[in-house]
Amino acid sequence: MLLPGGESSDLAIETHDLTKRFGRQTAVAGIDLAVPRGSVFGFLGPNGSGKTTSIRMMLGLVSPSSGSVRLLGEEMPRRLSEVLPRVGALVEGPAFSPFLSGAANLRRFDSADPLAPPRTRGARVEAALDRVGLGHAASKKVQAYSLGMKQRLGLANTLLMPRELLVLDEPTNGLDPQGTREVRALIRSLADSGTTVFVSSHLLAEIEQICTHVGVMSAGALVATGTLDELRQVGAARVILQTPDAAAARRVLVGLGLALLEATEPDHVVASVAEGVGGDGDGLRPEAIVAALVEAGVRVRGFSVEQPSLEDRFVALTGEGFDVVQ
Ligand SMILES: Nc1ncnc2c1ncn2[C@@H]1O[C@H](COP(=O)(O)OP(=O)(O)OP(=O)(O)O)[C@@H](O)[C@H]1O
Repeated sequence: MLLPGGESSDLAIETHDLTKRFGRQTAVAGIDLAVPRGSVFGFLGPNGSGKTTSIRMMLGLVSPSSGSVRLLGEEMPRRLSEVLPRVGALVEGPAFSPFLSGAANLRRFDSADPLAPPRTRGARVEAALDRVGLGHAASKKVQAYSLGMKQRLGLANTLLMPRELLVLDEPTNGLDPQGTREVRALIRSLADSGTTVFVSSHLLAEIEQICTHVGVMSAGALVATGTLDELRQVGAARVILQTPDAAAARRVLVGLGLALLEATEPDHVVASVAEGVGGDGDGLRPEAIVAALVEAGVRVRGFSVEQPSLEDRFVALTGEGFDVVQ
């Protein structure tokens, strides 16, 4: 479906050249994001790479220095009041009153929503608390909540009403492993019910486990974006060959266009190939490499192809390691 502006409405979030400068610092440098409806989109990047600033611009919490945002097909911030009721957002934790219980806090937020029917408020609050595993702490004052419980209360707040899009900034921050697993399961179940989820994280493992799509931020720029599978396929695979004829093997591999890498064993030859090894596409197939070696009289004792891991890929893109343990 095409909107009047000619934009496709199958994107839940769309940004063009979105930029934010703070004084002389560029926090977000012209990002073009396309978040398909129905996706779980992981917005991955090290701390300080510009994720929160991007999210704040998307939600109209801070104005861009330049560029544009469309949320659920609507131009932001011009259509803010129409769009925001369809979006649940968890950004830097909502301002809960510490002296009220979790349930009372949610009732307050719910009563501020003009679309939320007052008659069903109690049931709505109870269901949202149950969904994030806080049913037992509903009547406890928020000042007695742990950081993880406050984070879950923030999530419950986004779930009070059905939403087409959820925007979650580091939703597992402060959660213990059990809480983290529960939030992941919750995100999956929301996605199964058709909600688009945009979730930021600095944890690769988190994104890998729950997301269908990913955008990688580094120093304010969007350095890669696509489905998880697309990102996995990009990058140089390594061919590892064991042979007593290393010199001849090197000549064959170079002749096939592979780049030689340092090998740790004397009878090993290691080379990288930009794309296509191991795939069924037009790229160089492993059997073609082995055939060329054999034809040249190289005795092949061992042969393997290693695809780069997603972690290798992200480290190459951002120049930083990610915390992959969770
Ligand atoms: N209000 C502000 N004034 C000045 N600089 C800011 C402001 N907000 C963010 N920045 C800077 O912009 C850069 C990007 O910050 P941002 O919070 O968007 O990154 P992030 O990827 O969300 O990281 P984190 O996970 O640590 O919040 C940082 O260098 C930060 O110091």
